[in-house]
This record gives sequence, C-alpha cells and structure tokens, in this order.
Amino acid sequence: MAARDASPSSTSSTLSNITVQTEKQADIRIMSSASPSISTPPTSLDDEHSVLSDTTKMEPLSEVVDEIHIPPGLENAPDTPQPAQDVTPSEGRRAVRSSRKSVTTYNVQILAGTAIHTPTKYLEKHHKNVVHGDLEAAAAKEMLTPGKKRARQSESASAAGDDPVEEQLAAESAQASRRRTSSRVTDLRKEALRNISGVGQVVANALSDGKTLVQNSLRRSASDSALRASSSQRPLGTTRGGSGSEANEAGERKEFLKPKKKLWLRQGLYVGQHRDFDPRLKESQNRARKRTKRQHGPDVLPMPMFAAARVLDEDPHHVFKDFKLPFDTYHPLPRKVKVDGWVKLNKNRFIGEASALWKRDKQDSSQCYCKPEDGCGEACHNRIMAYECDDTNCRLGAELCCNRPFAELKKRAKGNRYDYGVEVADTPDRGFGVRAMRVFEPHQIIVEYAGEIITQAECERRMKQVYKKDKCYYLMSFDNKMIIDATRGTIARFVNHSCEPNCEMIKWTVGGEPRMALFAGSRGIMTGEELTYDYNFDPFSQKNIQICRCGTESCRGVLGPKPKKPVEDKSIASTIIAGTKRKFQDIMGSVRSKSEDTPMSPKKRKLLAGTTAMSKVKYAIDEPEVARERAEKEAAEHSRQIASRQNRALNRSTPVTGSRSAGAKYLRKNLPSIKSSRITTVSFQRKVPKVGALKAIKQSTHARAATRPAKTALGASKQARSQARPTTPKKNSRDVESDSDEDSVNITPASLRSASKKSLNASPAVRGRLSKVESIKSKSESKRMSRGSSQRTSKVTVEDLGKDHPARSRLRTASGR
Ligand SMILES: C[S@@+](CC[C@H](N)C(=O)[O-])C[C@H]1O[C@@H](n2cnc3c(N)ncnc32)[C@H](O)[C@@H]1O
Repeated sequence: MAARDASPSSTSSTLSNITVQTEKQADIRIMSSASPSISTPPTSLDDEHSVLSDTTKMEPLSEVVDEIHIPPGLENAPDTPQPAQDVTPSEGRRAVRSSRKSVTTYNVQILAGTAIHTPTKYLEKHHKNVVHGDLEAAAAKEMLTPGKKRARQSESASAAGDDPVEEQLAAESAQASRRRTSSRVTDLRKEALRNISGVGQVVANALSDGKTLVQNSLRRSASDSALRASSSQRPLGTTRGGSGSEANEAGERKEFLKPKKKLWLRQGLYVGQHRDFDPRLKESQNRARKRTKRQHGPDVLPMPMFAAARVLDEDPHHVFKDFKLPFDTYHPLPRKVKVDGWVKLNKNRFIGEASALWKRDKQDSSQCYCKPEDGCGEACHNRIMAYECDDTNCRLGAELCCNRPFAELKKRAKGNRYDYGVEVADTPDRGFGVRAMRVFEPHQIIVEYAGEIITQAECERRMKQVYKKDKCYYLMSFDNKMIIDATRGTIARFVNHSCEPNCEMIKWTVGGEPRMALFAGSRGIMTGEELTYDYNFDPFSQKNIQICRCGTESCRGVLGPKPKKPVEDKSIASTIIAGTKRKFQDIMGSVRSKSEDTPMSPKKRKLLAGTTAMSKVKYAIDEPEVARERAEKEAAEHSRQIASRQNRALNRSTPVTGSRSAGAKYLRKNLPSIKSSRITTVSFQRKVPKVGALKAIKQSTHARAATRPAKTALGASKQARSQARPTTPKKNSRDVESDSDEDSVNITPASLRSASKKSLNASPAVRGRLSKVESIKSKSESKRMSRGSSQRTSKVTVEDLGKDHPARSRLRTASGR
C-alpha cells in the first residue's frame, strides 16, 4: 500500500526522500499515511546496506487501489479489495516504526552526496516517504536516460533489475559519490534537487495515471464478470497479452519510454570559421597557444577589416597602392582619445553683451522659388546665398527640399556615432585632429563649428586673463565682428589646417542667424580620412608663424594666409581678356621678358612695342642683364608683398582687436607676450570677380549696356552661384582690395588705348598689325555680347537680382568689404 501526501507540499516532499516499501508492510503503511512520516539518514550498517539493497519488490497496484479509491456503492462488492480494517492508526504508527528495518529507505541527500551540507531543519521539514509500486516503475523507466541506463548496468549489477527507481537512484548515487570529491557542492545539490523533483513529478503523473487505470479497471470489472474474476487474482496494472486495451496501453507506454535521441547542431553561425580559442583549455593555456601561433603567423587569412586597418596604419610610402575601404567594411580603430579640458557644447551660446549686439544686427532674409522638380538644387537662391531653407523661406517641404544642411545635421546627431561620423584622433605631429568615420558626399555638411560667441572686448579680456598661459586658442572670427570661442565648443575645433584641404569652413544663415560649419570639399570624404580646411591663418607677426605640417605637395610651409591667387584662379573677366591679349601679342609679335612669363608673377605685363629682329638680338645680348634685373625686381616685389601683408595683418579687424587701430595697438603691445597663439582667423566672403576686373569690364561694355538683353533671375542666380558659391575660406576684404591692386588685370581698354597711341609712332608694319588688333578686339567683344559672357553677368547678376534681393546686397558687401 502506498500513501502519499496529497497536500501542495507533497511534490516538494519527494525532493528529499523516497522510501520504497516492501509488500509486507503495505497494510500497516496505509495507516502511517495519516501521520507525517519520518525518515532519517541511514545510521546503521543495515541502513547503509539498504542504499543499494536489491530486496525491494514491486508493490502490487491492486493494493493501491484498495487503499485509495473504492467507488461508492462498491465497498461491499465481493471482488472489491477491502482495506485492512483491523489496524488502528496508533498501531499503524507503531508498525511503521517497528518495521523500519525492513523498509528500504533512500535518502536522496545521501545519494546525492549533499546530506552533509544540508541544514537539518531543511531535512526535517521536507523529507517524506513515497512508496513505489508499478506506477513508480513506470515513472522511473520514463526518467531513465540511455546514459543512466548504462550507469545502472555497469554499477549495479547486483541491484534488482526489476526496480527502475531503485536503479536510477543507485546510478545517481554512484554518480554523486564520484562527484562528491569535487568542490562544487552547491551545484550538485541543485542538480540532485532537480533530478528528484523530476522523479517526483513523474511519480505524481504516474500515480494520476494509475488512478485512471484503476477507475477504468473498476468500470470494466463492473461490466465484465470474467475480467472481474481475473482481476481479483491478478494485480492491476500487470500487463497480459489477452487484453487488447492493456496491450495498447503497454504499447503506448513502450513508445513513451523510448529514449529520445539527442540531435546535435552540425551547422550554424560559426561554421567553417576557425578560432584561436579552444574551450577545452584554460584561459592561460589559450593565451599561451595564441602567443605561439602568432610567432608562426596566422594559418588563416585575417578578416578583411582588420587587414585594411593595418594597411591604413602603415607608412603610406611603403604601401604600394593607396587603398581605402568603403564605410560598411572599414571599422575605424576603437581607439578612444580623451581630451582634457574640452567642454563640449553642441550649439552656439551667446556670452555677455554678444547676445544684445547680435539681435541688433539680424541677418537679411532670403526666399527661394524652387519647384518640386528642382528640389532646391544648384539653382536655389537660398543655397546660392548660403541660406538654409525652412518653412518660412521655401515652399517645398522638408521631403522635397535638399537645402537644409543644418536640419540634416540635427537628425544625424540623434543617430549613432557612425551617423554622426566624426571622431577626435591623435595625429603624429599636429596634436589632435578629426577623422571621418563615414563617407561624406561632396559639399555635404560634416560638423558645425559652434562655441561661445563673444564680443571682441570679451575676447581681449579672455586672452589677457583666462588664456594667458594657454598655448592653443580656438578662436575664429565670425559674423558681426563677433568671435566664436570654441574652447568650449564642438569637435570642429580640433580640425587641423591643410594647404590642400578636403573640407571648407563656411558660414550659413539658418533661421535668420549665422552659423558656421565644416562642409566636405568637392572630392567628398572617405572613411578614415583626416578632415582639414585652410585656416587662412593670420599669424599677426613673424614671431607667431608656425611651421605647417600638412605634408601636401603645395604646402606653403607655414600656417599663414593664403597666397595670391594664381592666374587660373583669376576672375572670369580677366581670363576672357587674357585671350584677347594673347591674340593681340601674337599679332604684335611682341617678345615679353621671361620674367613676365612666370605664372605667379604679380607684375603687370607691359606691352613691348618692338618685335623686330634687331630688338630680338638686343634682348639676346642683354639677357644676363635682363636676368639680373628680373631677379632684383622679383626680390623687391617679394619684400613689398611681405610688407603689405604685415600691414594688412595689423590693420585687419581680428579677434583680438577692438577696432582696427585699437587692435593694431593691442597687438603691438601684446605680441611679445602672445608667443604661440593658435588663432584660427577665417573670414568668410563670397568669391567675386576682382574689383579691377569688374571695372575693366564695365568700361569696355559700357557703350553696349543699353542693348544688352535682360537677364532672367534664374540665369543671374546661376551665375551668382558660380561666383558666390561659398568655397574655401576667403581672405579678408582688404585682401581682396589689395589683390586687385597688386594683381591688376593684365589688359584693360586703357592699356589697349595707350598701345594704339604708341602705335602711331610705330612703323607701317606695326600700324597694320595694330589695326588688326583693333578689329580682333571689336570681334571678341561682339562675341562676348552674343554669348552673354560671365564678365557681363557678374555685374548684371548683382543688379538683376532686384533691389531687395539679398544676393545683391551680399555680393556687394562681399566685394566692398
Ligand atoms: C584649432 S587647433 C587644431 C587642433 C589642435 N591640433 C589640437 O590639438 O587641439 C589649431 C592648432 O593646431 C596646430 N595645427 C593645425 N594644423 C596644423 C598643421 N597643418 N601643421 C602644424 N600644426 C597644425 C597648430 O598648432 C594650430 O595652432
């Protein structure tokens, strides 16, 4: 007979102890179920022996039936098994005690090797007796895995093969005793508890199955007398081939008990990949293995991304081929640079009086009239004027308009660091720099140059007091005579200078306020590239000149202002006139001095009248003298340029000056104390034709101005864009003016006139040529007229934009500054 605590704690009770009872004590134990059963760890040799005892026999299931379920009305049926009526509860209890010796008791904690470590109160509270029978056998069978079966076969040859629970427990005990030596006591305990809970669960299931079985049998016995007769002799639950349903049940059970085959995953995420790591080895052994492997070289190819990083890090002179990976393959090195003393600001912050002064000088407004198909592209007025489109100045929505760079930047900042796309990196010789972590398209916005916007007075104060001992300043001249101090500012402050930059620092007007940002140059930016722009650095004094380490071919050698523009950079007007000039000279057969051929020569090219053989001979004879003269002239010109540059620097409105004169005074006074100031002064002006050039064009085209066809606003704006497109930082307006003085246009109508006058005194041959020149000149002018040359457009653009158009005012401001 088996008694089982049906209370909720009964399941857990099986976790501690399982007691297997013999047939003899079955009837006595019915009563024992009434009181809480007690089990103790084996204390005698008998008990020890009982752990692996094979004397246990299976409990006939019919007794279980007798004890538990006797359907109402069947109590007095002749075939119904009767509970033992003659045993009183007290006797039962006594009987349990007296019969303990013969009860095979399995203390699971002992079996699992955890009894020593289990608190006594735990044992007292939880251990319960569970009586096994056929149902338990079924349960145990279910629990037996192939491994356990093997363990059972090998280790308990002497154990009774009939009792699977016992066998399982014996196997577990053997396992546990093997593991006992290990120090992982807690794990073992957990494992044992898990196992036992599993057994308990199965036993519970089996009992409920048994209950069903009994009920079915009783039902059958009530309807089938033959079966009833046999059932009284044969214990329920024993299978016999005669009964179809029983055979089915046996078949089902067999199927149920069929061991499951473990399926191993053979393919997966890491299939085919080799790792240096061997999980069977210790970490130190793995490390040692890796070290030895490295000496021999890797036996598998490295991942492309790491290989690429290695190549990129190598000295470019030793790498046979330039090589850059696209962003999705390349992963910038996860080297984080920590910058001390950098307080990060994400947007401009006005300091002190700057705010009030700023409001007073609000920016002009701009309006674009783009159609959806244009999408605010190259022809967009706002774009030309470096105004960001928004809902107030653009009719296209955010989806169609692609002239909203700062809005794009804002969105990007919300993404991850690769969306943001820039990081501070160490450079070998220029301190920190900024590196791209993604690809940027040509002219795409990269990062805003933001910081504290201060007045010049505040800047002076900071220079004297706060940054007195600093070696590095992050000051940039901004709009409205203000200064951006990016000591607290965005990452853009770390962008270094290059004489061949890949980026441009440009001022835009966003929502009526000027903002400065770094934009990709016309080549775009690849991942891993260092970002640079031309500082157009004004050192104020020779003492402050720093050596440039940009390493480009056209490096100017020092961090200084941009050089005078070369010939090819001159205005379109001068380029056109240059064509005329060439023809003119061809006809004249003039021989220019070689010094004039020098492309960078800023001197005016003077027309030489004589082109005869005599003159050629004369020049040939005089060549050494010409060379000497040329050298002298060049030296004089060079010193003049340096002097004028220094004058400009002193007079220029700079971050450290209150006014031009005050600034000059301040600098004169303070320069010795400001030894290595890093003042990034960049003034941002539109590219405009040289003042002189415009003048020349105006004069030459004045007479025909009335007949000129009116320009459309679009054409005008296009031209304005080509002229006014914000590119690299421009020189101060004074530079523009002085440029026009120094690099005056090579040929003007006035020079042509003087040449004609001279020609009057020339020989008939020369006069003939001059008349040809006149005719070519008029032809070329008429050509210019017919194709609406840019020389004319550059002026017309300004005027045709309309009185109130911001383009007009800005272009004027730019050229007038
Ligand atoms: C605005 S900071 C740029 C960030 C700076 N590298 C840093 O570590 O903070 C400007 C200073 O960087 C250095 N620098 C930038 N570009 C340079 C170049 N091409 N060659 C030498 N020094 C450069 C100069 O000292 C300059 O004054």
